[in-house]
Amino acid sequence: MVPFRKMHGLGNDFVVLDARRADLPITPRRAAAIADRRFGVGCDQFIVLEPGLDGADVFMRIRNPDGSEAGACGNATRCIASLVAAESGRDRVVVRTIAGDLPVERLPGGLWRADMGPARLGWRDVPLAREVDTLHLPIGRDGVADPAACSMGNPHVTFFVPDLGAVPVTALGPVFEHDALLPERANIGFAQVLSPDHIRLEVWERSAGRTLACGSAACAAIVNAARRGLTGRRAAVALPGGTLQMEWRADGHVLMTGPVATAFTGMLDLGAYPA
Ligand SMILES: N[C@@H](CCC[C@H](N)C(=O)O)C(=O)O
Repeated sequence: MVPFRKMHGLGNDFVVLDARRADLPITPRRAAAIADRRFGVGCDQFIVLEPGLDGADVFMRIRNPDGSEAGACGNATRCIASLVAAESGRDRVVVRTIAGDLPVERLPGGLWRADMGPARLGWRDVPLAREVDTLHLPIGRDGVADPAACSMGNPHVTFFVPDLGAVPVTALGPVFEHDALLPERANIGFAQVLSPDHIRLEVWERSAGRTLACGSAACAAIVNAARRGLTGRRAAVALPGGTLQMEWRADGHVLMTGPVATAFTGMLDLGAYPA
């Protein structure tokens, strides 16, 4: 039996296990089984904390509900930073992921600001299957077309639409996620720009499907909207689960501010799940 914590950022939810002091027998298959909403605990991402070395306070390993590993998770970054900060009594911590080190700081009002690192804009960075202008991908269906792409340590494609309510997110999301131009698949954002500092966003996450919020997709939305000249470099991004404040800084780094929450804690019988 191991203790676990169920956390969420704006309803984007995580099972968090702590393997910092003792290794845990977590395989992709076991992570997927625990992430299952009917046969397991259920979550959008399965997070394992590992020791942070050489300047990082913690290493955060991110798995999707199919067991695949992801390079970034904005909402989990804030959640895990808040845990580590509470342990150490510090207001600033560094969360390491396979994609890089993410400094996070506590702000007043229960908010946390994560430096999600630089947006990467090259076609190989996303990655795309062939050389294409990442500002205009030749992907589209049913009038939803011409998205922009970037990497936030994980692949993102953002469609700009005039009326988000008219977009069949659940039907189009998986089609675009598996487009042949996206060899590692991608997280698919549908963004409606309400004003130069306000975006509405719905996300079909790679592997997890439609979620209530996706922090790295909000990063991609502000970056791609600003690149298109649709917004400035700061905007509120309103997701179904709540709002994130976003800034694409002049040095290319993306700052994301939002809340964290623990829903419950419990004990998990790892042996009840396939290895
Ligand atoms: N929910 C996350 C993103 C999770 C990873 C994603 N599904 C992927 O495969 O890249 C966020 O808040 O950023």
